[in-house]
Amino acid sequence: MKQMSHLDDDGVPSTPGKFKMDKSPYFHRTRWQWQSSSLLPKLAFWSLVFLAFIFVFFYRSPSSSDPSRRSLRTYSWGGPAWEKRVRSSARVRTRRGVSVLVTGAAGFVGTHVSAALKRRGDGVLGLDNFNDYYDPSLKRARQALLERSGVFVVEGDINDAALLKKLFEVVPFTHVMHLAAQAGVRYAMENPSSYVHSNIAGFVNLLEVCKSANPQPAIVWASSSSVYGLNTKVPFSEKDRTDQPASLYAATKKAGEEIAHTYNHIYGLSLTGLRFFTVYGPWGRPDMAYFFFTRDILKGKAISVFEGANHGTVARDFTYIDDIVKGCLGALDTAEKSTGSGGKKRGAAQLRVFNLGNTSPVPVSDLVSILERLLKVKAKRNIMKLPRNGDVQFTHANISSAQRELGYKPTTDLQTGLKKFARWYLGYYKGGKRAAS
Ligand SMILES: O=C(O)[C@H]1O[C@H](OP(=O)(O)OP(=O)(O)OC[C@H]2O[C@@H](n3ccc(=O)[nH]c3=O)[C@H](O)[C@@H]2O)[C@H](O)[C@@H](O)[C@@H]1O
Repeated sequence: MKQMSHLDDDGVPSTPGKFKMDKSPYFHRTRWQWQSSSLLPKLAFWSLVFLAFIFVFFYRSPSSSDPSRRSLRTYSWGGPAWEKRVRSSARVRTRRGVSVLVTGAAGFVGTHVSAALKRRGDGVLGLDNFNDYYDPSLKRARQALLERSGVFVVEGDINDAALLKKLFEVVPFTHVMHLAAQAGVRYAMENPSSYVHSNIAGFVNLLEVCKSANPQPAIVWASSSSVYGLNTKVPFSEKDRTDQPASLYAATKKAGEEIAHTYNHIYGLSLTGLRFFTVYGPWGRPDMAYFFFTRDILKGKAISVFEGANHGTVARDFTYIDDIVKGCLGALDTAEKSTGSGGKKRGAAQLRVFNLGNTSPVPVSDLVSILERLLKVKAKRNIMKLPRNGDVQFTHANISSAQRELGYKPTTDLQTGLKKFARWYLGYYKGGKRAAS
């Protein structure tokens, strides 16, 4: 298994793509009987006002308050040239290689995993809806990086059953690496339905298509350390209770684990859930603290550093992206085949869940001190009591199960990993040419 660290320093130009929008399905033409021709200008005027209203309402309103807006977007796919690209991207180039559909391929983890798979000769096809939860130009830049290494990222949504079916018709994927999700713990209070839409409805839609595929793929997917919720027993082991989620995000990931059980039980799908612990690194997510702390420290803007009751430490088991990639590849490589075919179970199938963490929690205040040293700028810290926003005070992974079964062994400490992140960040946003939003 090769290490994936080649994305670290790549300063890739942003290539904003074009969203292809079909005509709004909400607009139906109606036939009118004209009483008099003088009505025409009035009607034209009010039609324009109506259309402007529709446009402003559906396309300009912030997505944070209207998750359905995202599903209004339609994507163009299909046709011989498109199918050729799909086939070529998914073509296996080594004797023992696998063909993997990676959902969320333009996301942080998705990009790194896709590049690593491609590098070792596996067939990889990406899928991503390029939504605007965070700056889509960063997703486009990641896409450009993948395209250069031969990975085609299809633009589409995991809720689009017709698209997923088409993909399985064109390529008999052996594996699905399912990383598409609505991420972020705190945002769930702002936009709860986007979590249900992606993490529950989207996951079920994907599983429905996978269970009917022939052959059925083995599925590895991203759960989250947040499922441990209010659990206080540390380090967190897969055997610990996960029935007290502290955020809706955590609840949807936990629901995903239960849904995985169902599809494994009924249809014989091979399913492996990976509980990621606060993954960070180059090409990371701007909604995560280490990323926006970096941006704000460089701008001289104050940052809010949370602490627990009675000045209690808030800490995370921060895990570096290259370690996570190795865990993902280990999970794919050890995944057994699904046992069903054409929607029918033929025998018991593998069902697994693993912690992928770093096993050494670091206080958030230490994270800030490391960033100060790396950026050579003093942070303006606002120490705040941990808000009641879904955040838990502490995470710490027990990884013995992943170690034993996946050969997972993280090797990057926070200082080393943040150094790589800072180098990438400064290169990517150099001279303020790109706005770090
Ligand atoms: O491990 C996980 O399961 C989760 O890790 C992260 O969630 P989180 O650990 O909350 O990561 P951040 O949002 O980057 O927060 C890191 C730490 O900084 C703290 N924080 C965050 C924001 C802020 O303004 N100030 C602050 O002190 C948080 O309380 C937390 O302790 C990801 O955002 C989730 O998608 C992922 O599932």
